[in-house]
Amino acid sequence: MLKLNQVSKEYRNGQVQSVAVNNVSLQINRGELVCLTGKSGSGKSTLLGMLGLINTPSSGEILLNDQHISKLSDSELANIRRQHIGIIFQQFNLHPALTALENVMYPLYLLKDRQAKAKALAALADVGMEEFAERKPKQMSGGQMQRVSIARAFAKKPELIIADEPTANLDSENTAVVYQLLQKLNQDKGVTVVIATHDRNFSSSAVRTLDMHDGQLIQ
Ligand SMILES: Nc1ncnc2c1ncn2[C@@H]1O[C@H](COP(=O)(O)OP(=O)(O)OP(=O)(O)O)[C@@H](O)[C@H]1O
Repeated sequence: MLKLNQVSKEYRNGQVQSVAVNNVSLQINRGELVCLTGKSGSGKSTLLGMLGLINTPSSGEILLNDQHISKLSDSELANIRRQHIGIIFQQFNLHPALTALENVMYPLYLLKDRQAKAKALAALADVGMEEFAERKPKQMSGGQMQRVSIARAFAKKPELIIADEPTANLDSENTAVVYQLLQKLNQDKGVTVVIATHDRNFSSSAVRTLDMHDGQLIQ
């Protein structure tokens, strides 16, 4: 589904140039559950951003379903992200003024989906949060917010979910719940899931672990 050929990403701050991802080649197959591990600063978020078509590489090529993404315009890329990619953030990134239900409906609303409400309610039920539909983020715990953000990422039935340190702000109990939910989405619904995590407990039970060091994958 996703193929990276010799992909690098460099950042330049004034005169200083740093290589965050260095010549990575990688294939992610449909239905895989992939864990990206590595020390802070090793390049996980940058690589994840490129897999989610948020960052563009400085060099190399990325193919999504055999399509070269460098040939697509920004609006075509945005359309692909909107329809096919769900993103889960470390800080949840729920809109504070919207209820849980409205937050989950929002991506469906952008897709002009007429069944946005029914689909959002179903997604909230999938993560055990239907009773919290009318709550705003500040009325929920971190674990509850992350469950809502998983529902938001999943409600549109994306092909790919990427999660950047989704449990970094959670205790061990909620960490386990979040991992179970992501595994369930992968196993029961066939969504391809790529997670950046420091948590080696989860990485060992995942189907495939990729270790990063200094911008490169350690084989
Ligand atoms: N926007 C940016 N501008 C300049 N340098 C950046 C930028 N984003 C990341 N970097 C640098 O790229 C390298 C990789 O960063 P990245 O965030 O991808 O690592 P990470 O493994 O996800 O780290 P963490 O686990 O701490 O989130 C780091 O050296 C970082 O300082």
